[in-house]
Amino acid sequence: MPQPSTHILEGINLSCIRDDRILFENLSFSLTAGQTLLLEGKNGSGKTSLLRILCGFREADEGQILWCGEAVEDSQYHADMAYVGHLDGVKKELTVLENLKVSLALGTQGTYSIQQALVRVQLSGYDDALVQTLSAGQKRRLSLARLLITHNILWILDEPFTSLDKQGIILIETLMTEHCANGGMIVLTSHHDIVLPDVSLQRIQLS
Ligand SMILES: Nc1ncnc2c1ncn2[C@@H]1O[C@H](COP(=O)(O)OP(=O)(O)OP(=O)(O)O)[C@@H](O)[C@H]1O
Repeated sequence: MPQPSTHILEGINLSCIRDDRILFENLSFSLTAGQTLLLEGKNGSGKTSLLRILCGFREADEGQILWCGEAVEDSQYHADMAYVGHLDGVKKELTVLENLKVSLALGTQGTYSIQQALVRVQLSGYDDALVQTLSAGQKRRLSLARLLITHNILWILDEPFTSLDKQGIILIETLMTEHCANGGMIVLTSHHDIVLPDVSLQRIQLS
């Protein structure tokens, strides 16, 4: 019988200062398997800055991030985490298939094969299309396929609904619900009001 996931992400007393402006300070949270953390706040309030700190792209000015009780740098954190930012993390000079093969080579095989993921995100038939020829919404769908083909416990998503049509929004809400039901966890920013009735949702409001 599979053991329940015991993964836990903790932010402890995090602070971020930009150009002498305090974006947030003493910010703490604790996220366990199956949960989603939604960062809310107006433009410029620091949501992306917090995500970038969680990804390790920059350090917090104060505070600590723990993964399963250990400092992230001493843990499996970066192998367990996947980030989809504004730029989708795809190489525009490569084809759809080549991009997914690169992602797979850099990660651990997830539950979906490349072809299964392309069907799921409604990009089947686009294998040989250069990414630069895809629409913005299709690029976003490709970035979702990356999440499906590799095994990652923590998804960090910056405005994942951007450019998606109504079906795309439903798709990502479904994928997020499934990820959490399978013991995954998600931290995201969104200006879109998300509907995840079966997910334990925490919110942090940045001002
Ligand atoms: N590299 C940087 N150097 C200096 N200031 C920065 C840098 N990146 C962001 N900032 C500033 O930090 C503040 C917060 O930016 P951030 O991108 O985290 O906001 P956000 O809440 O994600 O905004 P939005 O909703 O518009 O995406 C802004 O005032 C921004 O100008």
